[in-house]
Amino acid sequence: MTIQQAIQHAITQLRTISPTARLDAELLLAHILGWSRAKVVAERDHVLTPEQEMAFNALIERRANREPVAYLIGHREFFGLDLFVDRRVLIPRPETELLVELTLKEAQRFNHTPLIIADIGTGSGAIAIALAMHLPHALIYGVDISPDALAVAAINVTRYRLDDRIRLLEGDLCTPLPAPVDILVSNPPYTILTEIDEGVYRHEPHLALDGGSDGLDCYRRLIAAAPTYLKPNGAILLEIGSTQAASVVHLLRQALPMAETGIERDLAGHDRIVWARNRYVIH
Ligand SMILES: C[S@@+](CC[C@H](N)C(=O)[O-])C[C@H]1O[C@@H](n2cnc3c(N)ncnc32)[C@H](O)[C@@H]1O
Repeated sequence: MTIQQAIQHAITQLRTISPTARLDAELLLAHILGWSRAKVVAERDHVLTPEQEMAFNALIERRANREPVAYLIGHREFFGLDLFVDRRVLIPRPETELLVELTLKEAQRFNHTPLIIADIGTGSGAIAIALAMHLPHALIYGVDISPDALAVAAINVTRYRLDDRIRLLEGDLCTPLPAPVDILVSNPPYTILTEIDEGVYRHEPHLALDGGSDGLDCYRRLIAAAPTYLKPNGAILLEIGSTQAASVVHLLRQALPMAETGIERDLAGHDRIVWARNRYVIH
């Protein structure tokens, strides 16, 4: 069987479960062959060995069962980084790149060293690592309640040689932080489990997704803790579900009444990030 035939066959099997059936098939075949996706696309007449065909079919079967491509190939691109992922962590989403971008902008306000940032619910370490790569003067705490997730984050932190600037801490939200920080950033669990996509529900960790009956459980506790864990001129940036902006801004205004607050939209035009910037100044 040629690459072209194998891809065509896979598309037929994946069409009903994936809007990106061709891309999925190309990525899975690239993984099997140890090639780039570009090479797979270019060498359509290359003939697969029976072993390669079998391995490819096995992956297509798992993908047809809605297993995410990133788990099947063991990595995912995020903010220009190549991150190791497996079932222990949420797969980093493109929307979360906006949270990184806005946090990098916010970081420009600070000119002391080290700039201290906490990524609450770090998962694969995606946000913490992206920030550390662009902020050489920052010390970043990556907190997660899941030891399994922290084991994945540790692999990625080491892969990018950031062990000296990212400290991974196990515990509930801000409680493991040793002192208040300049910037709190978080993409907490914010979905209502009964409302999510079947593939996500079946394969990604519920601890990373479950925001309680209205999706806001983590925001309530995290924002209530912000006055304690944020420095007087610090900022908090949070990823949200597209319908949650007003509720989360309300929580921020209650907890940080002097703070400036704002809502930012993603490329699809959905509310995606809310932020608050403390305006207290110590004299
Ligand atoms: C939506 S995922 C975000 C993962 C990663 N930051 C990203 O953006 O791809 C939420 C993460 O929060 C962690 N988490 C859930 N409840 C937590 C809690 N109470 N304290 C700390 N981390 C928590 C989960 O284990 C999961 O890794």
